[in-house]
Amino acid sequence: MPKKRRNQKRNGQAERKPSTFQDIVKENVNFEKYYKSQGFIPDYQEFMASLRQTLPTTFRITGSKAQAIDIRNALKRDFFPSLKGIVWEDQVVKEPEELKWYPESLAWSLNVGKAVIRRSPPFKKFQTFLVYETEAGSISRQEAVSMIPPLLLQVKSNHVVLDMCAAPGSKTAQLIEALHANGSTPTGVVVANDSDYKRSHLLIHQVKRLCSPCLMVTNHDATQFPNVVVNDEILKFDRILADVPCSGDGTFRKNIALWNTWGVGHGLGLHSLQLRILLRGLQMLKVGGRLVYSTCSINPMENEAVLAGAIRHCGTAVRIVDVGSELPGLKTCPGLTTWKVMAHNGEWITEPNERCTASMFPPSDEEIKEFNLERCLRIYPHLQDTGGFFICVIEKVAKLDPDKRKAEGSSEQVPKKQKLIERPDTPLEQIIPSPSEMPESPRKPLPKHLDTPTSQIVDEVTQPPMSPKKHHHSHIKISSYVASDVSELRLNTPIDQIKMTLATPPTKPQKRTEEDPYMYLSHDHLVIRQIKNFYELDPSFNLTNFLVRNTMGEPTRGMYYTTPIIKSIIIANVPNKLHLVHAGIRMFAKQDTDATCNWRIQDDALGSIYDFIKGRKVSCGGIDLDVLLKKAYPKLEDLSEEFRNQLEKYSIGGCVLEVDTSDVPEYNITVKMIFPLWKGHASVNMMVAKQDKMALLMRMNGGEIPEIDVSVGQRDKSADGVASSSIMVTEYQDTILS
Ligand SMILES: C[S@@+](CC[C@H](N)C(=O)[O-])C[C@H]1O[C@@H](n2cnc3c(N)ncnc32)[C@H](O)[C@@H]1O
Repeated sequence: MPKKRRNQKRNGQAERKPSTFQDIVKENVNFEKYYKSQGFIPDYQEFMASLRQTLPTTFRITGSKAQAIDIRNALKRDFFPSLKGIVWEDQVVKEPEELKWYPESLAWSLNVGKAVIRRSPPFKKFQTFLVYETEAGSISRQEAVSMIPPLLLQVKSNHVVLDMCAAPGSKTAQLIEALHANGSTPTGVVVANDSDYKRSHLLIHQVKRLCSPCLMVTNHDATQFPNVVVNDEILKFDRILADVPCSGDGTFRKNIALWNTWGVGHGLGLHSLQLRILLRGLQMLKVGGRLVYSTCSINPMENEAVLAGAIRHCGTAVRIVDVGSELPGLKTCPGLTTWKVMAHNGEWITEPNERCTASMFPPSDEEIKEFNLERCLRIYPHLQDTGGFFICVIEKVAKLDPDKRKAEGSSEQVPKKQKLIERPDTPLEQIIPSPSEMPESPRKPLPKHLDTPTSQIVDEVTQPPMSPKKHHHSHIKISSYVASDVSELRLNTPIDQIKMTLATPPTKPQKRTEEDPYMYLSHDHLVIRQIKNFYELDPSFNLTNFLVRNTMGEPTRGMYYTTPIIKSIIIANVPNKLHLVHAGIRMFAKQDTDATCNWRIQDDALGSIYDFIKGRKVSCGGIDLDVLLKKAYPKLEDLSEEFRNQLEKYSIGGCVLEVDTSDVPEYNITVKMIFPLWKGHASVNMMVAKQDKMALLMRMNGGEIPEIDVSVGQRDKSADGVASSSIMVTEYQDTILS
């Protein structure tokens, strides 16, 4: 077969190779033909004009609620007033706007050019603050519309949640935050899955900053997600997010290459995969549970047609929930009850053919009344200056029953063999042909941009490539990713970087790296007894949930901790059924010192064990905190007498530091903070990552970059081996200056 010529016509227009994204002409004849003739987009000209505008940058304040509110207040108090009324090149610059529908004013939109950010001092200061808080994991850049599905899932702390297509994890992060929202360690779990092994590791790095012991990451094709067994029963999920791979045609504003590549075949080709993922999700959903289906596409093939297909299979066991009033202030359009089907050749068709299945066509009049497709939410870019998006919330009201629809006389159309039954191991191939059997299925992996919302393409570009080394997932330090996060938040990711990703050839099926085993330790293990006695752990703390990740099953360098539900899942399903790539948090790390107990608590895990620690607790105020943050290894005499007296009671080793900064009201920190501290013979060291220290210092100083004392740094031998997380003063300054 002759090779396609480069400039061959495709999608109704000459395909050209632009040298930069600026060269891309924001036109696509076939896209216009498709959507204009469909006629369902209100104010069509405004819609098209909006698609050609750059997308504003949006971000969320993350983490525990009390701290998030402190950060929000710092933004409102120390930054936003100075961003009001700034004039740049004779134009008043837009100040940050709150996303009205996002709870507690914790999400914001910023629509400012990079020239303003670089050259206007108040914006530059604001941006530096965002960069440091992002490094510390307290702020997350995320597309506004992508924040909606997790909110509508209404996750509670006891929920068992599955995120079926989770990478790179922005929505998983929200699900974890919701699980932790009430402050105590949740009894529930978030299982975040992605079929792409490399992307599942990307997710781990993104979400690790949240330090949750309630996260598991798995690597499966969601259409064949295995039945997870717990206590001899198949686990059903209270909440499921199916944020499925899609054509991404709601992302034209960010993914500019789509103007050149959009074709009607993309949506048609994904329909079957999306339907199969949704059906598997509904099989695994608990009765009474909620599933949110979402795409960043506005194409009915990938949205209402998928929903209608699923309801046809499940009958009255599932229903679309009316969530119109759940996020007040969010502007949406109702889901479609009818649409036109365009075949691959660009012709409108009214009957299925060998390449377009019956499920792609709109429902019958009778089905329209039953399905309530109008309850789906459509978001178009011009409604509130966002990307395009589609969301549907489904509730499972009864077990899936193959005869239910027939019994209720609601449909004669669904062939019996196509009905989805409750037995969760029913292979979906029996119900829907697998993508490889479907005409126009993605026979080869889709180009990256087709399953990757643009925000994530940028993430991917800016993240250093993952090397699939052993131990990689569990030991990699988030700090090695700092540079990428910084560039992400500089709001001006170079266009050539984005282009690089889009030009990346489709990924080949990836090999999984063999995972280290998950070996739980006996509660009676010598090291556990030592830790228990040293930190005086409360007897109510469950000592059976510690694990190590080596074949010897012995604690050598680190000990991990999972919640009990994760332990039950791992014991019954890993490695035979479930391909687990991450679970739990690293709670203790071994030090090479002469302390009685050489195991120090990790900052990331302190929140999960703090309530149970009864010994080795010390406390200080804002003045001592300032010293601990600015100096590496401050000597005991550098600290207040009161604080020093507490420290002198203890032998060398790990301690827990409680901080209340109310002695320095200008720090404006209302939340009480806890940190791991290492007490040496003559000095102390706060065991916190340097980016976290820097973010905290900036927050305490009203966003100003504080002076750091470069004269100290004399290392105390008894604190040897703990140097990695101390402040490297010169590094700070390099970061600040760069
Ligand atoms: C739209 S993205 C998900 C974005 C993610 N929910 C977030 O908010 O960061 C779709 C994801 O689905 C994954 N994917 C594609 N096919 C899949 C399948 N059959 N099973 C599971 N995941 C799949 C892709 O690797 C991609 O990461």
